[in-house]
Amino acid sequence: MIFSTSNIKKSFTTGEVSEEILKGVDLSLAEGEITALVGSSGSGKSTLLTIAAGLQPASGGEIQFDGEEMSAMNQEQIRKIRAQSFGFVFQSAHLVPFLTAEEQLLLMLETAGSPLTKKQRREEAENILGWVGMGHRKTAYPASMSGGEKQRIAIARAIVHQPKLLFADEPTASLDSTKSHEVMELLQKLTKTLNIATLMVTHEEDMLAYADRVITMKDGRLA
Ligand SMILES: Nc1ncnc2c1ncn2[C@@H]1O[C@H](COP(=O)(O)OP(=O)(O)OP(=O)(O)O)[C@@H](O)[C@H]1O
Repeated sequence: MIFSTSNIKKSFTTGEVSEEILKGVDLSLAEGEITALVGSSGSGKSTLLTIAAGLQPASGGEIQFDGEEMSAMNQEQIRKIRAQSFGFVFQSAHLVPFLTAEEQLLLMLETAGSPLTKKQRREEAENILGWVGMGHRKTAYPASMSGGEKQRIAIARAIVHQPKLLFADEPTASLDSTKSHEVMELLQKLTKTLNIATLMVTHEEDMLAYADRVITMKDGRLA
């Protein structure tokens, strides 16, 4: 397993009341697999995803990534891993409005500290845009794209630096059924071809057909 958590706990304190949201979660993710995380609203899915992605600390437990103890790292080490080895897709694409499709990808390569030359980066961006079926729209701005196209660019941007883990939080929630299936087919293809470990939170039952594993969260625990 490229990624695993052991006994992850998370409590939030509001005023004098402390509530335990995650009550000891063991989650493992395998390369080339989509793991879907489902469960009722408030069960702790987003909290688990953001802790796994190093976006907020756990209150207890351990996180292992690629043979390293992530839970023992400082903020700067975690930031570096996140930039270089993790990719993110959200419900809405969050594209930068004043950048073209190609520039969105180039910015990500820069942020990830890509070792590629400028020319290689452009080639890589073009290559990935082709993969997601957006090669013909490389000079397009987000304002001229449909919702499905924007999400394709967001996915291209999430994987252009060849991450090992991909976190997808409700990636199809803003799309109609046809577009949702297209986006899931794309995520499945990329997960397999690039051997990425993908963790996806979803509320949509239809999308579970694309998952290799479905894990249900209930009251802060994995069922
Ligand atoms: N920063 C925070 N401070 C206090 N409580 C929080 C915080 N973040 C999350 N919670 C609480 O933790 C619980 C779980 O939230 P979380 O967003 O993880 O659930 P979820 O399963 O993703 O829900 P949904 O499906 O509605 O997105 C909720 O009761 C929420 O109010």
